[in-house]
Amino acid sequence: MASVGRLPVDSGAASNGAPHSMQVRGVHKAFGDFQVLRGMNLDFADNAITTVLGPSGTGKSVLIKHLVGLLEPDAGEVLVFGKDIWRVSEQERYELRKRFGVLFQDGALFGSMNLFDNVAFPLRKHTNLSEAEIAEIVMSRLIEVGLERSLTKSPSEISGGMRKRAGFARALVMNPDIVLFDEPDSGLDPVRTSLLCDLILEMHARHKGTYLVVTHDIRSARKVSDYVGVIWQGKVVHYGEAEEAFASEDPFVRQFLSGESAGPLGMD
Ligand SMILES: Nc1ncnc2c1ncn2[C@@H]1O[C@H](COP(=O)(O)OP(=O)(O)OP(=O)(O)O)[C@@H](O)[C@H]1O
Repeated sequence: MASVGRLPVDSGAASNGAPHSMQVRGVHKAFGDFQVLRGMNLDFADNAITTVLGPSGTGKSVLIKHLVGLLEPDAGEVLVFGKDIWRVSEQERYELRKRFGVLFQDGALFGSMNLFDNVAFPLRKHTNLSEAEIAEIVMSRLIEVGLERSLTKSPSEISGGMRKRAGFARALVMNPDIVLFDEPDSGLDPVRTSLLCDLILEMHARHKGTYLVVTHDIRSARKVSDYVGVIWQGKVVHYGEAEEAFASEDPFVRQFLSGESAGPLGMD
């Protein structure tokens, strides 16, 4: 069993006394007999980029679904700004969800809408802004991700990298406090992955907020992370500053972060 790095759970409040933006406390989740999350604990660093790495099938996407309230834990708590999202009213959970932006693997764009309408969708659904105000916001987000000349294109007419950037523009359109990225680099070549990482850094520097990037890609993690969490068999086995994680002497963390085949991590 891999050893535990710096323990990821603290008093529950940031240094200024405000509740942390996201915390998972003792979260268990099973599908049938298969236990995916097995007592997961993690206090995400506020206003920083945390990367969560872990082998395939270890529960990274399941973690994201818990954070946005798409899955309910069998046990444990998911706290968003100090509120347990399953112990608040439906209305309050809905309000908390609006503080998230999520970039799903393929951008999760609506195939029947052009890029402008895709990015405008959350504003039309959740706000009373006028079409002129919406257009101003949407255009500024599309410019930021370099897609202002493709606004009338449909998702099927653009590349995978452009779809991710459009998904990113949509994730940011409501000015979220928290942005979650589910394997933003999947399906991208190394150059486009690197460009997307630059964009993540640039957007974080501009808009601030708590970012969580779930990935397998160690190079992306090295590039964007302030903090790194490593999960294995449904638990956080290491959490700490990126520099410290990449210098870790722990055999599991070292094997995973260096991508070596020799070490405690096997095929099962
Ligand atoms: N709704 C579901 N019903 C049944 N099993 C599920 C469900 N969602 C996830 N699982 C299972 O939970 C395990 C963890 O899945 P998850 O997608 O979180 O892995 P992951 O760490 O994101 O993997 P990868 O890096 O390969 O995407 C997998 O074995 C998956 O098959």
